[in-house]
Amino acid sequence: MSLLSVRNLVIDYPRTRALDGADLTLQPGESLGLVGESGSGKSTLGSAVGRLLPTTARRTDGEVLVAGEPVFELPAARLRHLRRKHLGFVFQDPIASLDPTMRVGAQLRLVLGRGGDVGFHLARVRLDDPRVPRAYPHQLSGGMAQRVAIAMAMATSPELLVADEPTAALDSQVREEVSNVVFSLAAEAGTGILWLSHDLPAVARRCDRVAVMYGGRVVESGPAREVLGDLAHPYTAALAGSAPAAAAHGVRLRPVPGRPPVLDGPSAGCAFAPRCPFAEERCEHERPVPVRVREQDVLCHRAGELELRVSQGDAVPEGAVSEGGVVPQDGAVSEVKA
Ligand SMILES: Nc1ncnc2c1ncn2[C@@H]1O[C@H](COP(=O)(O)OP(=O)(O)OP(=O)(O)O)[C@@H](O)[C@H]1O
Repeated sequence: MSLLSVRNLVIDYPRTRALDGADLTLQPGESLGLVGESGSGKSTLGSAVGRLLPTTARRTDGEVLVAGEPVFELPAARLRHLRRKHLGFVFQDPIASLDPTMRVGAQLRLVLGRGGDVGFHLARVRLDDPRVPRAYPHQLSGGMAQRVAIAMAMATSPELLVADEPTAALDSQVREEVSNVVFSLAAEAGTGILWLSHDLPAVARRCDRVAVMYGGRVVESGPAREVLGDLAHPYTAALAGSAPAAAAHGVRLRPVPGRPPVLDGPSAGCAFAPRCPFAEERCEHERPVPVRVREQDVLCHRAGELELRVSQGDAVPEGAVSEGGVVPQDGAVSEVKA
């Protein structure tokens, strides 16, 4: 049985459709990186896993199963039990996720219960300084506060940790250390990770599998090595071309041309079609269904037909980016052969 199964999930906020039929599975102990541009629906999906959506959000269709339990159907007591026993959450802003009025040790003790060893759990996230348990959250650096939040989320050895860009607000050195802590604790405890991020190469380096979101749907998922190594979806290729690792020294990063969609209802066709250099007429009108390409599940009418590549030579020289930051559609992505 999958640890997490998201099926055709549709979530609406007033005037905005955040998820437009998202599908995702995660197996026990597996790490899955969920990547996409801002607004693609990552946080909404991550919050939906624990039914932690804002009160203005409405589930219009679909379901979320955690360890086989239908999260949106559960009565309040069962939902609380599921969250406590099976799920852990870490968010981007650690200070906001800790109680500013309580010392760190006291907060951790609340999670651990009587007899819990605060020092042990802080040492596991490499916070050995004896002053830490007596500190208030605002007295800690961002990296230290995030380690405390991780210690709290991992204290019960959850089956699934949802990490919503936990390193985005940290500087690069600390980012690596905090990521190391999460992945090594999760490996020790056999915890599955759903890691939400903008950073495709970083996710591909750390996670077993990658899922790429666009316009509220997962447009490609598969083993990390394959998704980046054997490009199958034009959006994944565009995202890979816009990533820091793809840019040579002194060359400006190429943004994905055009703007991501803001949906107010179901997308009529492929949401990426207006930005896709390979779009055909049917892409505008027919919603793609998942097809298997090698080891990936891909939502693209032309999946399997395109062979895509991204090369450093395609990056845009300084000054070639237009005023709006949008590059004309000559594409960082190119087709090797049709
Ligand atoms: N509380 C809310 N009320 C109304 N609309 C919202 C709310 N939260 C998110 N949205 C909208 O839903 C869509 C998906 O947003 P979401 O935050 O899930 O995407 P994201 O990929 O996590 O973006 P980011 O990386 O910027 O956090 C966006 O269009 C966003 O503006």
